[in-house]
Order: sequence, then C-alpha cells, then structure tokens
Amino acid sequence: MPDSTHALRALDVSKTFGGVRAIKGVSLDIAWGERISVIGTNGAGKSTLFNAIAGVFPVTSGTIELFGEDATRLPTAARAKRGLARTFQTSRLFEGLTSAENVYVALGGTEFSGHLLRSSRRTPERWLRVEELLDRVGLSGRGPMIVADLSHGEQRQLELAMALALQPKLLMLDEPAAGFSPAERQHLSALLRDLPRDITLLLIEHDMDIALAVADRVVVMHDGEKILEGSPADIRASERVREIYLGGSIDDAA
Ligand SMILES: Nc1ncnc2c1ncn2[C@@H]1O[C@H](COP(=O)(O)OP(=O)(O)OP(=O)(O)O)[C@@H](O)[C@H]1O
Repeated sequence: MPDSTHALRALDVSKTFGGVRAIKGVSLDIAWGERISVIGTNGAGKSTLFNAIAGVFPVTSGTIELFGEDATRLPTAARAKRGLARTFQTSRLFEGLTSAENVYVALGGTEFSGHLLRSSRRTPERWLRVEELLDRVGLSGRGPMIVADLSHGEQRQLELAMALALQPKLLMLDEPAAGFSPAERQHLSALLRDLPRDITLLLIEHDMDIALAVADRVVVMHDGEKILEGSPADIRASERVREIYLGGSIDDAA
C-alpha cells in the first residue's frame, strides 16, 4: 500500500548542463493514480525534468521524493526497483526476438539465454501473462512476429507492454507518439486512457491532442520553468499557452 499521498514529489528542482540552465526550480507533485502530461515547446526542459525524475543524472539542486521516500540520490536502477518504469524516445527493443519474447524478457525471464522454448514448458503462466500484456497494448496476434518486422507504431506499443510488465507504480512515457501517423496517435490515446487507473502516469508529449486527452492535469513548461498547470480544459483555453506555442514551433501546437 502507498505510504504517502503522492507517488512523486519534485521540489524546486534545477539542472544545469555547463552554462545551460535546463530546468529552473521546478516543483511537481503527482498524487497516486493521477495522470499528468508535461507539454512545452522545443527546449522547454521537458526531457530534463523527465530524466531528473528517472534518475538519469543527478539534479543540480532540489529534491525528488518517490513513493514517499527521498530518491534524490538514488540511481535509475534503484528507482526502477521501487516501481518506476519508463519508455525511451529511441527504441530499446531486442530486434531479433519476437514481440512475445521481448515481453517475456521484460517480465523477468532471467533464465532467458536463447532457450525460450525450453523455458516455456517451465513457465506457461508467464507466457499467458505475455499474451495478456500484448492484448492490453493492442498487439493481439503479434506475439510470434520478429520485432524488426513490426511497424514503428507497433514497436512503441510493444515498449509500452514491456514497461507494463514491470507492474510499475509510476509509468513515465517519453513522447510515446513520436513519429506516429494520425491513426496511430488516436489508437495510442485510447490505449493510454484504458490503462489501469492504479498506475500513476507521467507523460511528456509534443502532440497536444494526446497530452490533453490522456491527462487529468497538464503542466506547461517554458524556458526551463513550469509556467502553468491546470486541467486539460484550462490549458486548451489558455491564451498564454497559445502565445507560447505560436511564438515557438507552430508544429508543436498541432
Ligand atoms: N545533456 C545536455 N547538455 C547540454 N545541454 C542540454 C542537455 N540536455 C538538455 N540541454 C539543454 O537544456 C535545455 C532543455 O532541453 P530539454 O531537452 O530538456 O527540452 P525539451 O523540452 O525536452 O525539448 P524537446 O521537446 O526538443 O525534446 C535546452 O536548451 C537543451 O539544449
């Protein structure tokens, strides 16, 4: 059971790379089960905030509490062990394996060494779980396909299945719709909305439609700072957001 009211509390977090202040005093609380989208134009600091929470690098100042525990100095693996799962902008799949085998490995198939058929006899329940996860992300029937033969969209869906295999408390998705067709975007949006409500979700997304459709609350970053947060309706109606997107890359507002 959660031992705090929040899955995540980031307090006054800053990160400087050389002379660049990528994020400046950003605070962000995410309640258990809440779904947050972080939006902002190129260079706003979204990825830096995301990576700071995931523990990819140490923050310059500020604190990060995960699941009620100070995680500011915890390495990525320790954060993952406590229940944080993330996807990446670039694919981390095993391209020569099938979809099902990828999910199997993500489920903790530590005995995996190219002998999946042999291990499958020992772990039929794990293969059932693989099928469930593939179904959940809309990849029913794709289990036997080699990853390299999946479409880009399907590969991202597979990554989502692998993240879900970890039964995360906090699922962090880094631009999951990058490179998607309009149809794939709609599909992803529906998939994310259908995720179990007990998974806390932090989504960084360029695509406004997905960001607003999936989130309970939206955080707007600009120039390294959190400048606004509110409901999707608040954000949609915000003149400030409109100005920022028009002043930045108009593609971002698409
Ligand atoms: N490793 C790094 N080294 C130096 N500067 C960095 C590094 N990572 C990010 N920055 C800088 O920090 C600022 C914020 O970048 P960040 O990638 O967090 O923005 P973003 O909102 O994710 O942008 P995008 O939407 O383009 O991915 C930018 O000015 C960027 O150039």
